[in-house]
Amino acid sequence: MDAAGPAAPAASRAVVRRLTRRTRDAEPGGRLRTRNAERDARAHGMLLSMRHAYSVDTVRAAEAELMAGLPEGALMQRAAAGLAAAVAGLLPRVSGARIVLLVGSGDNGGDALYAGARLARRGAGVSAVLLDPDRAHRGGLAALRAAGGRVAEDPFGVLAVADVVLDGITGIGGHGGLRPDAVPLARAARGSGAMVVAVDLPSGVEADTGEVKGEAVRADATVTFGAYKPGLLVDPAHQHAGALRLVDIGLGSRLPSVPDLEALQHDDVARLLPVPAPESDKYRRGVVGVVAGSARYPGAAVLAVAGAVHGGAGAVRYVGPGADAVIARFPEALVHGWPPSRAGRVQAWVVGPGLGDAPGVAEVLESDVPVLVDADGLRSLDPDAVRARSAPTLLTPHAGEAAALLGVDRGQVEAARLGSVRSLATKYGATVLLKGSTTLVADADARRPVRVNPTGTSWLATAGSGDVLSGLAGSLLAAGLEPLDAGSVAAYLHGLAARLASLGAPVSAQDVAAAIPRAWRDTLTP
Ligand SMILES: NC(=O)C1=CN([C@@H]2O[C@H](COP(=O)(O)OP(=O)(O)OC[C@H]3O[C@@H](n4cnc5c(N)ncnc54)[C@H](OP(=O)(O)O)[C@@H]3O)[C@@H](O)[C@H]2O)[C@@H](O)CC1
Ligand SMILES: [K+]
Repeated sequence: MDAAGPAAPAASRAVVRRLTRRTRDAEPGGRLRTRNAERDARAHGMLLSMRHAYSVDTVRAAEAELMAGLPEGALMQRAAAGLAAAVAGLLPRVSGARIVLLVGSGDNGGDALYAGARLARRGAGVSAVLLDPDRAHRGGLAALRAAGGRVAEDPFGVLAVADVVLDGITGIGGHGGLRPDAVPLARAARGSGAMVVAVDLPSGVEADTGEVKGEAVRADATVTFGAYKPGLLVDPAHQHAGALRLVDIGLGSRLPSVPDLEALQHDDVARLLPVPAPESDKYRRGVVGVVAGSARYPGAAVLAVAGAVHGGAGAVRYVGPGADAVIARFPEALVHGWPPSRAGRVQAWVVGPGLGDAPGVAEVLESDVPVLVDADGLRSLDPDAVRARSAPTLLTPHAGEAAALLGVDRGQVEAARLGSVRSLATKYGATVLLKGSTTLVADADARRPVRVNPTGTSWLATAGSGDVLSGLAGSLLAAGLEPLDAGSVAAYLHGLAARLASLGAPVSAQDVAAAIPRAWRDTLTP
């Protein structure tokens, strides 16, 4: 998880670091995971550290079930207590801090008001900006007033000098971007230099899909209740959320075991990595075949092989016009003349990176082993040819390629990444890895949760990094991982490798490939 999200102004980064020290559980490096995160995970019955996200309907159903056995308002009090504690942890001192609440007309505003009341009782100066005074949560407002808080008469004046702004405009009940009356307030909060903490969700984002249909609050941190919502983990909404903190309100046992979205963490990846047994030889570890590169793009062959060599298969066969370049860089690769069918047995194929118009895709798709199709291989890919396969297929498009396959604009895919990856998986009957700032992997079986990769970094937006990813994922397929695991483990290692190689500076695709072993080791380190 990005510690502060891209929106955090420099002034608030130190404060964000304070929150994230206690909250991040997806941080590459593993050692930054904290007891809090592990407690959150256990409270939710998660597989040690898998991060799960649930749709609004599921969260509401679980809340209703839980509320039925509790006194009225108990859940809101739990939420408010967790929120107030998180905010208090951000401040050097609560007493004297200037806190502004942006209060919408629903229970999200109620959470903000009750949290504000708790902070006011500890000596903070708390002002509430009511978007719709007649509909503001009555109990919350009374509690705030009783604690010494007040309703702001000059909203922009109090925002200008705030230390912290709590965004309680909308939570899971909001739809369609901020309404016009909320937009100037959200902008003033962002521009004030105050720390912006979103209550449950940044107001204006779509909780279920991660879409942002208009303006939305840009938060430095989001304190969410009961369960992560998909929008907190998927771009573009994820970019609005900042650092994430999950507050346990007792929902764990009421949530279904299968979430809508999940994010692997270090321990999950460690369990999935193919580690050779003592009796393994290179063939038992799996052989991956790579059909990539062309006279125009010979580098793609080298980079795909670089990813494959580090991906856990016992051997890499290369077929294509880049054989000389591949051998020069990777003497351990086995190079073969055309066609792929004469290259010898492989356990999985990677086809497409830098292939140009060269043939090969159709032939590889006819094989009876798992096939990863990337880049040029995706052009005009026939859904029937993929659906007819006897073995699994993994497609790895970026947004532009996904748009072409779906017959829509690239912008539509980027705005609705979750829907797009699911549509593609359904259309092709294949597992689909949609590359991007939050890479998603949807299984061919639509009942399985989509996986979102938590290790991505914008340094990965560099030429050739996709070729490395395809080789890496193909190698994991050959080593025996099923496509959903191969794609999500590859994305995790790839992002982690980029972070380890980068340490804040630009990286090349070669650097990323070279850092895969470090990422692998890091993942295995307890
Ligand atoms: N359920 C529980 O047990 C618990 C719930 N909890 C909390 O409750 C939250 C859900 O509360 P909720 O259902 O009242 O909805 P909420 O998010 O406040 O928004 C609805 C209001 O916003 C308005 N509105 C809509 N769109 C808008 C827009 N674009 N821009 C501006 N306004 C917009 C809409 O107006 P209307 O459409 O009616 O005119 C309506 O009044 C949840 O996220 C969590 O924080 C916690 O306390 C834990 C226990
Ligand atoms: K909110």
